[in-house]
Amino acid sequence: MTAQLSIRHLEKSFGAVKATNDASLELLAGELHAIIGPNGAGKSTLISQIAGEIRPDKGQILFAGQDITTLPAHERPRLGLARSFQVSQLYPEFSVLENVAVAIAARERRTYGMWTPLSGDASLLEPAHSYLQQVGLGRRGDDLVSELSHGERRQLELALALAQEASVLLLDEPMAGMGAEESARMTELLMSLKGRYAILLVEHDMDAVFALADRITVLVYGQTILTGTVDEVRNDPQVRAAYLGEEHA
Ligand SMILES: Nc1ncnc2c1ncn2[C@@H]1O[C@H](COP(=O)(O)OP(=O)(O)OP(=O)(O)O)[C@@H](O)[C@H]1O
Repeated sequence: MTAQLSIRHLEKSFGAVKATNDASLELLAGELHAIIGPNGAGKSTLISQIAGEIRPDKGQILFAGQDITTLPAHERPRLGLARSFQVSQLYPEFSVLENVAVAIAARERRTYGMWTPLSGDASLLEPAHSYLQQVGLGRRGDDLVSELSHGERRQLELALALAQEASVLLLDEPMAGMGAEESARMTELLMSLKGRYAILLVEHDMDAVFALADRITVLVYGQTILTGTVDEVRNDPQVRAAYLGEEHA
């Protein structure tokens, strides 16, 4: 099977710090693949290289067999590679529904000026509503983004990623800053997306990772030391020593 995404021996240094230092993994179609590792292991740097925001010093990134190592970040979503949006990219003064509509318009490269009301365009609003339903925000469409809780904003970010109609989703800590209830809701949500997308998930919440992942890659000091199933990773002595401790063993 051709991997949706192949990461081969990526290296990226910031001065003397080797943030990624021989990072390799394969993301297969439809799998949820988690990346775990201690703070500073290079997880975010790896995701940013895959998204095209950071250029690797060495190594290769292939998307469905095509070398995209040097492809600009803005051209990657069109191939089907979407990174979940950050909160700062939401428009707080727009409604929840309008935020998704804007993302769809951007994907379709439609131009909207201040004078073009999004609110009357059913060709944007109907699919936007459907994405909101998929992330459990179907009833919040008319609310302003500023009225959403932290967890709901993260759900909206996910809707924006879905609106890009990608086959591969890069999710960088979707549970960050969430309480137990919000994390459980996000876990359920990601579970409902499993199989429809290839998902690369960076997440510190080990309960969520163990519940969701088909496979896990462990990154330590920028290097991928192991890829395996949940059980293989949990029982690996090197991983236990490097990262997990005894609490999740
Ligand atoms: N722009 C940068 N300039 C300098 N050093 C950086 C930069 N980005 C990351 N680093 C360093 O690279 C290393 C890897 O950082 P990175 O944020 O990728 O790790 P991480 O695994 O995502 O960490 P965390 O789990 O804490 O989010 C760290 O030592 C970090 O300080």
